[in-house]
Amino acid sequence: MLTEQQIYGVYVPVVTPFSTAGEVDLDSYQRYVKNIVNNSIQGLVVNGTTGESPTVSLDELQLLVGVSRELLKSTTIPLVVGTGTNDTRSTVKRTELAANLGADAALVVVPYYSRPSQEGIIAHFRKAAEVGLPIIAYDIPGRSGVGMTLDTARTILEMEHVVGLKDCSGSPNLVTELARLRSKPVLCGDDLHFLEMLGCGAAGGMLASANVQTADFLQIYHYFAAGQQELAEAAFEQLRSLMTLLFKESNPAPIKWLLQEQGEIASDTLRLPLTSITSALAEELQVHLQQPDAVRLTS
Ligand SMILES: O=C(O)C1=N[C@H](C(=O)O)C[C@H](O)C1
Repeated sequence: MLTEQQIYGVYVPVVTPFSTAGEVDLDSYQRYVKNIVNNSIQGLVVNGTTGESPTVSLDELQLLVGVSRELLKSTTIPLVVGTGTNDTRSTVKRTELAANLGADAALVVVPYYSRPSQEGIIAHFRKAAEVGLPIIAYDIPGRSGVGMTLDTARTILEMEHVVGLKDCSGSPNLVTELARLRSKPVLCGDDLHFLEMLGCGAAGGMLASANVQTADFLQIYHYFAAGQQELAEAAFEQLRSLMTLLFKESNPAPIKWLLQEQGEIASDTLRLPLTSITSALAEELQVHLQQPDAVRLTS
């Protein structure tokens, strides 16, 4: 079970590889996740936004969690499972399933599409927390359509079993205030602001970009934690152009393209309504890849 003290460093939200026919490609998943966990990451996140959670069925989730648990068995890396949907009942059901399958924590997003009130958001998290599995609350207003106010975030973080927050609010305000109030730990989910958010009090990041150059993202965190700000900045700048390309079109399409290009997964297939990247972005990524040392993969 994930504790607050384990929320720091770099958590990697992995993709869900699909075959060209659109089925979960477990061979690719196992091969690629094995490479990711060969790095000393602080957490593995299955079925997050990057894992295309809105299109993953309950049966598929069960499969992915079972395989991931197996892949992590000889490590101490915590397994976090995305269980949040825009329906409280299905979120509770998925969180119970994750708990029964041995997940260490659930990642629960602010319900999207329905645009609930702050009261509704709080009630949603209360129900999810009642399952008893540690919960990382996930604020991403750009995707959910609504976000948490500071008061809401504080109320949710005070709940028993809620162990931390993933902040994709696009602003340093929440993390700065929560750090000042010595609230529970916050992971930055906004890759291009990772270093800035660490400076504002984030304990680490949950970063889709860390699917590639995992070791370099870990290095940035370690430099920062050791007070080596200049080295952290230099290392971060090295990754800026890659991160910019990875978020030029909807995550996880560019990351899937790159993982496929590097032979980590067999296909960059996404489930509709997501589609593969445009040929213009593919060209830009190709140019990027041609630079010496452009993309080192997972280790
Ligand atoms: O899957 C995730 O977790 C992440 N999702 C964010 C998004 O897609 O908007 C980005 C972040 O890097 C991690």
